[in-house]
Amino acid sequence: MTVSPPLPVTLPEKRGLFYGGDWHAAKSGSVQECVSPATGESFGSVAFGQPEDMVAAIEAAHVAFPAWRDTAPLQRAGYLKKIATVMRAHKQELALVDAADSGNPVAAMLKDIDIATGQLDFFAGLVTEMKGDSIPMGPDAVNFTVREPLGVVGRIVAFNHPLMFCAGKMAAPIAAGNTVVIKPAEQAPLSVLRFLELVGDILPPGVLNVVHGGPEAGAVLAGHPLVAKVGLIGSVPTGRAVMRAASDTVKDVMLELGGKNALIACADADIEKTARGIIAGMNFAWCGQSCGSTSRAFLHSDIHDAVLARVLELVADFKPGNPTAMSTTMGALINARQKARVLAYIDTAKAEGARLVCGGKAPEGEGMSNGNFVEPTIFADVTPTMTIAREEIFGPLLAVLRWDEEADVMRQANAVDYGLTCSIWTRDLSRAHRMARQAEAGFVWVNKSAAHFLGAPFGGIKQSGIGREECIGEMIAFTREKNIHIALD
Ligand SMILES: NC(=O)c1ccc[n+]([C@@H]2O[C@H](COP(=O)([O-])OP(=O)(O)OC[C@H]3O[C@@H](n4cnc5c(N)ncnc54)[C@H](O)[C@@H]3O)[C@@H](O)[C@H]2O)c1
Repeated sequence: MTVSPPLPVTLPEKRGLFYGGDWHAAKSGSVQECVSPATGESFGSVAFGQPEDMVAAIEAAHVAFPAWRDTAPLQRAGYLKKIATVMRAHKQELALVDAADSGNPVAAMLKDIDIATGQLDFFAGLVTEMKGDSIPMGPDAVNFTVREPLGVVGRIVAFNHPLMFCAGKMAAPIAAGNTVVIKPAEQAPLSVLRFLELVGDILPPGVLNVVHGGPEAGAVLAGHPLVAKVGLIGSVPTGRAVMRAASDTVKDVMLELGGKNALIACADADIEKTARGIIAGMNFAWCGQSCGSTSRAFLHSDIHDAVLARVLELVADFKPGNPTAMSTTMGALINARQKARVLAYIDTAKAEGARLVCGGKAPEGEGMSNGNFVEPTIFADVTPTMTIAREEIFGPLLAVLRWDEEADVMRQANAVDYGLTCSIWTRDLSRAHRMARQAEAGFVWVNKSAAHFLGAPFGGIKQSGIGREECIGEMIAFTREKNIHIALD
């Protein structure tokens, strides 16, 4: 394959916190340096919000709320569509900043822009679906419900899709008439800043506010009395912390948390399609850093060797490289800590007796030494009690397990506290339905993996979260129902 050169990146000039329609330095003067996960080069520093900055942003969102709530729904939709249009016009530029700062390949980040703009348009199209009901009361009264926005909504997001999570997750609450404060992930803030340079003045001041910062700033957002609801995309421990902080003011939460997802291939599954599904399900392009990654592949004994052999051929397409080159198929992990964590899991897997069949180390060669690169790694002969079969690694590490009895594999697949996704491969329709029903997961694919479908509810059960996103339910979840009873004379 021809390797293309890295493309030039337009970094944002504005490096502040964005709230109340304006840019601000952190009140304490706090800044954070941004470093390329792939090359180690510095991209300069950005303002790093502290609790007092978060409070100022929440107050700005609170001030802006009444006017935004009273803006006609179709007018609100118009603003969101305009943001999507500007994003599309700057698609490659935005994807390149995202790639440089997050380490994910630019080809994948281009798709992230498509997903985010799709979500903006989708929720813009749903504004008139914020409907109530009427309840029959006989001739002497009219009784009906209306749906109202909640007020200020906080959204705290993870680092793996920095811009997609910022632009996509503001759409539903803003469409519903809420004002929003976003706390992006501290690891990769630059694409969001460039996005705000481009679209920050489209919405009225205070409707969209973004405070870059760490867990302390996030904790303020979760606990503040002026925030009506908080959504988190993050890990299970952070989900627990956000729920605890939200409980002080009895606020609702929406939690999209981690996963240790199972892919189950039955004896009758198509070998080629299953192997491709396993590769797609691992999201190797962004180093497996995806909540939905099917990082446990349960292969039936009858097809185990054939599927694994094909997976090992296909995985060769993923070679770590500079994320800003269009030909790069796999990027770098977000930081050195995450790289060390993945390498430690590889050591643990070896020590516990798993058989390394691919990768297993940081790659060597030109351009590799300063980046957080790890080869796509696959272990076979993994058993359900091994650490890599139980813990979310959030890295390019696939555990392959063997099975014979359907009841056993379902029990093993369900034997984790997570319950986000599950992918089942079979040509038997009855078996597919049976296994899909038994899977303890909020999102189940049959003969498919990895894909999300706008309109189809995505979210977890068990400790993978609360709430459903990417569907009308996400917007409705940012509204509340009010009943009005009118007695007629
Ligand atoms: N279910 C999903 O849709 C989804 C999508 C992407 C990532 N994730 C999950 O996210 C995790 C990886 O991301 P991460 O390592 O950045 O997660 P993380 O939980 O460490 O951080 C996520 C966000 O929460 C903030 N945060 C951390 N502690 C906080 C606290 N006490 N109060 C408020 N905010 C706090 C962080 O600053 C960050 O913005 C994985 O577990 C992954 O599965 C889930």
